[in-house]
Amino acid sequence: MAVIEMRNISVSLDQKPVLRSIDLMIEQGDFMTFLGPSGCGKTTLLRTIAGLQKADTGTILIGGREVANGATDYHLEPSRRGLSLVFQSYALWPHMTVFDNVAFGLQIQKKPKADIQRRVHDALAKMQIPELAKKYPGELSGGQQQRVALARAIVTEPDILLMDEPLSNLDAKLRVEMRSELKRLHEELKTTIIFVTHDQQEAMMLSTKVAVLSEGNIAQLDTPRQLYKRPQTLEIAEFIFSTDTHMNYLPAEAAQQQGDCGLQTPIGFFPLEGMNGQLETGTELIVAVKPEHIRLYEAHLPGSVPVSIESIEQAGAETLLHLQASGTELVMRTLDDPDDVELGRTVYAALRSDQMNIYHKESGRLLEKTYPVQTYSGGLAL
Ligand SMILES: Nc1ncnc2c1ncn2[C@@H]1O[C@H](COP(=O)(O)OP(=O)(O)OP(=O)(O)O)[C@@H](O)[C@H]1O
Repeated sequence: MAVIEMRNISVSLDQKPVLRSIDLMIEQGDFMTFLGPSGCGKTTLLRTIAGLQKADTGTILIGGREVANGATDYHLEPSRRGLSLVFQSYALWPHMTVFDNVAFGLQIQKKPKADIQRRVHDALAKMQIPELAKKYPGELSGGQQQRVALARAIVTEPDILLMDEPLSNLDAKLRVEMRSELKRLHEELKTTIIFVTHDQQEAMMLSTKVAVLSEGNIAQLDTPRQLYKRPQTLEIAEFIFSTDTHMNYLPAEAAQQQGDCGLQTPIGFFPLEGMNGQLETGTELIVAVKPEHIRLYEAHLPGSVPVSIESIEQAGAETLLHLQASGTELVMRTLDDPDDVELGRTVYAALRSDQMNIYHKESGRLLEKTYPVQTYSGGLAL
């Protein structure tokens, strides 16, 4: 059974639709991330689950119990929904020690003192900050405050933890550290986590499922792996890969060559098996090829295209090669040692057609199937 069930949830703010008829199931133990550009409705969706925002239409069930119903105007108050929240601003009480900040929720629940002592120490230990118990928030770094906020959120052992950009105030190094902490915490506690971020990498690394939001709709709900492999629209692909400026997008047309159906692109023709009759000749398409799905060979192979190597970019362990193919620039990524690469030399590039994503140019939608023809094999040129 889903722990959270949302049906037909709509919210307007200042008469502007912000969430449009959202249906979403969140299962026990999910790490569900709401991902999308600024203003797409992520925070509003989280706030609606928490009960900080009323839904205009639809129902929300948490653990099988109705907590919101737009039709009957029923709205269970946030504190009675059995959720724990962590927001971007950690809102620790400055006049209280770390211990008291973390203990607060348990004190409200009137737990026995010894129980509170044990649970606060456990929570601080889980966040690896037991030594901070007697400090005040003003004496802590941003990262330490963030850990205290998380300790406060987990100390009541909530079934469901909601987090809105909880890592956004941290510097790059701490952010990466806290991501690992969060992942560990999720694995250890098996809590259902709902997480808001606009950071693709963060979403990919942490989540079991990602809901990509676009203008108040869920554009795609998938595992991180599937989202990476098969973004369902060009818009989603462009968002998911917006920080990877090396994604290759090639204009293409459905075409026939010597009886074969395929893709006519500026760098050549790619036959696609099984495409017969699926697409009208001349249909305009966009082909997305990931830089890791291009390989180079010394000699021409069927389906490979001649390219010259224009420049080399060393990016840590991986190398990016900028290639020129009949006036089109392609970028490829390799882990191979670039020392032997000769600039300006002509080699042959093979694109993994079974990994290409082909989109209708007009609708931006991914074609249902891509059609493996040849995957590369044989010796690498590098
Ligand atoms: N209280 C409000 N009154 C009116 N409009 C609002 C209010 N809160 C949010 N909005 C609008 O609703 C839309 C969605 O906002 P929301 O904060 O949910 O987006 P978001 O995806 O979380 O964005 P961000 O990543 O920038 O926080 C935005 O266009 C925003 O301007």
